[in-house]
Amino acid sequence: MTMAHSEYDYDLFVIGAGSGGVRASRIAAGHGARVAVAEEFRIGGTCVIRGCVPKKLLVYASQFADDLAHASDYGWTIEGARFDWPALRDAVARDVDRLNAAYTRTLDSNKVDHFLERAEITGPNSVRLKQSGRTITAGTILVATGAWPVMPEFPGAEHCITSNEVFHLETLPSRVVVAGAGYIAMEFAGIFNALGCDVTIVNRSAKILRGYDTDLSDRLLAITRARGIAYRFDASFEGVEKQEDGSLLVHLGDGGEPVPADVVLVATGRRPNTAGLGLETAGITLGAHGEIPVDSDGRTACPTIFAVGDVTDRVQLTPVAIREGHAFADARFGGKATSVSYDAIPSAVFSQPPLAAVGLTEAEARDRYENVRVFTSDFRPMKNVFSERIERGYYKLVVDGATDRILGIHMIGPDAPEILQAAAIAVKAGLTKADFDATVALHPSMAEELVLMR
Ligand SMILES: Cc1cc2nc3c(=O)[nH]c(=O)nc-3n(C[C@H](O)[C@H](O)[C@H](O)COP(=O)(O)OP(=O)(O)OC[C@H]3O[C@@H](n4cnc5c(N)ncnc54)[C@H](O)[C@@H]3O)c2cc1C
Ligand SMILES: NC(=O)c1ccc[n+]([C@@H]2O[C@H](COP(=O)([O-])OP(=O)(O)OC[C@H]3O[C@@H](n4cnc5c(N)ncnc54)[C@H](O)[C@@H]3O)[C@@H](O)[C@H]2O)c1
Repeated sequence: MTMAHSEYDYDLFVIGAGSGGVRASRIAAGHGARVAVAEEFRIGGTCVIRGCVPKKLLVYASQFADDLAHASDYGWTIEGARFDWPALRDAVARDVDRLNAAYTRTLDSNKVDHFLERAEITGPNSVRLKQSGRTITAGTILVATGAWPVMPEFPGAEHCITSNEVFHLETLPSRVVVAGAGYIAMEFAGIFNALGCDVTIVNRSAKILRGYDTDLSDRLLAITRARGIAYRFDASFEGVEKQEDGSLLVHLGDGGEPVPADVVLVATGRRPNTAGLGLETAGITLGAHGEIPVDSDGRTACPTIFAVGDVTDRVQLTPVAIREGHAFADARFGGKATSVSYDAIPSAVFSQPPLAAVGLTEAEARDRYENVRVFTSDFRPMKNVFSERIERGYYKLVVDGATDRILGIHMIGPDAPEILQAAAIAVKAGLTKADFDATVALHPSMAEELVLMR
């Protein structure tokens, strides 16, 4: 490419300082491009400000409840244990502030100018900053505006919250209704359940975590039910009514009783953030879900405008947005053609217990391969042996019978995400079941099950 067109204010203007935008800005600046980024909320984006990071801190916090409950099995007496939601909430908010400052420093130290306001596209090489009204030109524009929670339409939707608000609750609710049964729903249901709230998950189908291997989602369903999460399946939201005492009553279309709640968290998916972005001024037509269609280099229908991350609605995960941003900057400003591989992307749901997977599910493999072999391990994690908890872990290896190659690994149980990240290397590298069998177990661990399945 295309370096420094001096007739433009910048070589690259990035809209959105989240996972993809910050990485692309920093790498492009490192290649010598003059870069600016606009951010309408807080530098860091969804993952850092109201996604992965604060969510994971809440997961850690809520897991203490479980550890405390089982500490006596290991000889501990814990008296006076108490949980303080505002203390946790404020600690999480402080960490978000710290990360927000760190991301801002990263932009500064890489000489990336940043504008803390909304930007909209006004043509193939120009954007307008909404508050200041300033127009800025750039040789290349990168749209990295992420996604936004979908709020379905039903009466009383204004009484509900999304994951954007859930980190700021004034008090810990005693009753929580969660709409949806995807990542966000299952993670927050687990957090609130562990913190002692009554949790009801309402889903329009009878399936949780679609996309994951059914044996894993079935196991999670059984365990979370045993832990006290209630499910209302095949149920639509008919309306949410505010009661005189300020609490809520959730009416469902399944013919059952309405559910009382203090908080209703809607987690029914996230839609690309493209509303009012001015893409039409550059000849870009949105896809069916409001996403920006791009080719494998992130290029849109307009040759000077690129897009990465959730706004393209490919894989809504932070490491993917980061890779796409990095590859874009290397290719466009570093002269290094790089493409992102979407094979074998590991993912996890930080439910309690967590699950994690990489590669093909058993059903996907059976669709694509003639001879599929499946190995499973259904075991009681050692940590649970003293306690009355009968929760079992479950691992599955999906193998191509013709080549012995591992096509997928699926795990539910304590630390599954930590174990799976390492195992994903084997799937990406195309290792075989024989390679797993040849590896000596590390004992005693849960991970050893991976090399002991016969
Ligand atoms: C509750 C929750 C938990 C999650 N947990 C995980 C997890 O555990 N692991 C994982 O991998 N992923 C997780 N995700 C998904 C992850 O956060 C996203 O995939 C990732 O942030 C996408 O990065 P991005 O760069 O595409 O967009 P974002 O990080 O969303 O950044 C986009 C930025 O653009 C800004 N913006 C939008 N429009 C404009 C405009 N017109 N002008 C200026 N700025 C604008 C936004 O304010 C935002 O800061 C989670 C998401 C949520 C909501
Ligand atoms: N651990 C992680 O990596 C992680 C965590 C959170 C979010 N994320 C990312 O964020 C994205 C969004 O998460 P999410 O949980 O909002 O979406 P999701 O797509 O995972 O789940 C959406 C859920 O809402 C239900 N639903 C959809 N429309 C509905 C409607 N109108 N009425 C009732 N139910 C409806 C679906 O059946 C599904 O259960 C995920 O796809 C994921 O990529 C990742």
